[in-house]
Amino acid sequence: MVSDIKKNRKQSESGIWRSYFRLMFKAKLPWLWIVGVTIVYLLSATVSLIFPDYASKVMLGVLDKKIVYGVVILIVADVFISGFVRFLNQILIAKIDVSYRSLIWERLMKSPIAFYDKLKSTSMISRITTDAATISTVLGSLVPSLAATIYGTVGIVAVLFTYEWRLAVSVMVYIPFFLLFNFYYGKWSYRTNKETFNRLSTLTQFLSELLMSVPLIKTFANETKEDIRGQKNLSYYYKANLRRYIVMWIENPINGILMLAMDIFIIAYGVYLVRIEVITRQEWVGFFMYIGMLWGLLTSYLFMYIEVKKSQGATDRIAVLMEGELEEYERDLSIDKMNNDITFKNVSFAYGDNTIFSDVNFTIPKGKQTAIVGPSGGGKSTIFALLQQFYQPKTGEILMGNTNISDYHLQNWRDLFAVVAQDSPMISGTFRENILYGLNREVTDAELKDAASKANALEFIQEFKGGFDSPVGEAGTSLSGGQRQRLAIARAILRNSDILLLDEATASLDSQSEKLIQEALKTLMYGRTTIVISHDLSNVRHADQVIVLNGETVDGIGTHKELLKTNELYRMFVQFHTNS
Ligand SMILES: Nc1ncnc2c1ncn2[C@@H]1O[C@H](COP(=O)(O)OP(=O)(O)OP(=O)(O)O)[C@@H](O)[C@H]1O
Repeated sequence: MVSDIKKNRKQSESGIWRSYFRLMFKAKLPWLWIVGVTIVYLLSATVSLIFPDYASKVMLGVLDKKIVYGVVILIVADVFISGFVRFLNQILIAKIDVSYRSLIWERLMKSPIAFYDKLKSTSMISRITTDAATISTVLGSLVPSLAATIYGTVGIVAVLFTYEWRLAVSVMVYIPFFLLFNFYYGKWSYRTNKETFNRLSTLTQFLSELLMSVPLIKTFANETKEDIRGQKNLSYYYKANLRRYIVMWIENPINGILMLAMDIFIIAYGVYLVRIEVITRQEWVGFFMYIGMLWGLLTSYLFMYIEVKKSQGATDRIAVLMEGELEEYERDLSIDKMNNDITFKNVSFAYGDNTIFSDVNFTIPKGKQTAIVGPSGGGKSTIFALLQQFYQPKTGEILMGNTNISDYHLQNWRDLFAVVAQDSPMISGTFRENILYGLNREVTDAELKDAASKANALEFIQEFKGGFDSPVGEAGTSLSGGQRQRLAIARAILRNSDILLLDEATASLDSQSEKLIQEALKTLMYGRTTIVISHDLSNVRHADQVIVLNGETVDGIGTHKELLKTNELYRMFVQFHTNS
């Protein structure tokens, strides 16, 4: 068990480098900038490398002009170059950041709906915001500063050997211990950081769910229970944070003691070498200054290691996003009209392990009205999803005429449909923007007004001061369900698509509005292929054909009259809805 946990941890920790390399080549990174910033970093490291040699001479009273000017020039150059390098680095990070965000954005837009079924929207938001920022900061600073740190370390070690090889060797012997401690410390620190991050993300998720469920909590007077749940999550986060601070604190004294021990040894040995005149005082001061720089560089390896480890969660999450399959839009056949009947031929479908249909066969005739009825959860909306190719059948085919619908250009195909659903989605714009959403043509004010009027939406839109240009609130939240539905109908009228999908389209309306909208829908449905999901008998009775779904199969197909005679399930449906 313990060995399994260790194995998994090892695998996940080694995965980080793979994820990093993959991510580096997935986004269009500004390589020229990376090279440019690295060169300036190396220049800055070179100035730092030369400085102790000059400074040690000045400190020991060597005041000849060349040396003094040299020190002044190096100090000025260091100030300017290190300031410049920070500035360039920020620009580089911003460039990397934007290229990752746009890559993630593109992936999110082109990922199939099945991808979203597995993800929570809060975690997707954090992918674009915090995860992208974490990766770009680490990548943007890591590549140039790692190059400069390696260059600086090699340079210092070389200089130390030119001063006094015995001193240099004693330092080299010490370095592995220092690195080993810091390597294990880095891993430890990573784990505590990860725990804190996980606790924080649980807390954030809990909070966002809580905010969305306030009416539910209030209705069931569940405030106390939710408060206790929140306090518990807060306390987990607090404890994880406390552990993280303790681990962070431990690093300082231990590394401090390690460095102090080394400094004491070097001072004692150095003083001894000066005494027996193996090295000069100036060499000794220079040597000591270089050692100080070396510790600084070794600490920055630790810092970089911790930063990379800290970003592992973000890297893994983005890597998963990059690996998912995208929807394939460009396909061989283009289409702008429904040119034949649509047939479900031996179609089976499952959401993961949850089988919804097995071996289903039916035809949706062109230009006719089809109603789908069946028990709740029987798969009616799933048929709409399959028709629009949000999902692909597990087996079997969906054909238009003899052509598999998956051969058609995906955007062309989806343009054939207009959907009005019970919970019609809105965007956070104006009425105008919502009605025109997804339309690729110019629409005149008169046309817009006419569509709104046919959808029985004009009256309530005009009650707003700004008319069509009034905002609908965040995602239409300030509208009633019925108002949202009427906007969706206006949208469908303007879209004028060949196939109309109505998913409980009149379910949120009062009887007065429903009557008016039924009229509007009738005009909209006329001569158009329409598929209706409805519990309302009046929407089903007049359909050219009714498909009765029952669990995993089609229980019956026919007209209302035929099914009343032949199908028990349909008779029950009619009976239930006549009595209710
Ligand atoms: N995205 C999804 N991921 C996993 N399971 C899903 C998903 N969408 C629907 N399901 C499941 O598939 C089954 C069929 O759902 P569907 O919405 O197609 O039924 P329905 O007949 O339209 O139901 P209702 O009449 O209640 O709207 C249900 O058990 C549902 O829980």
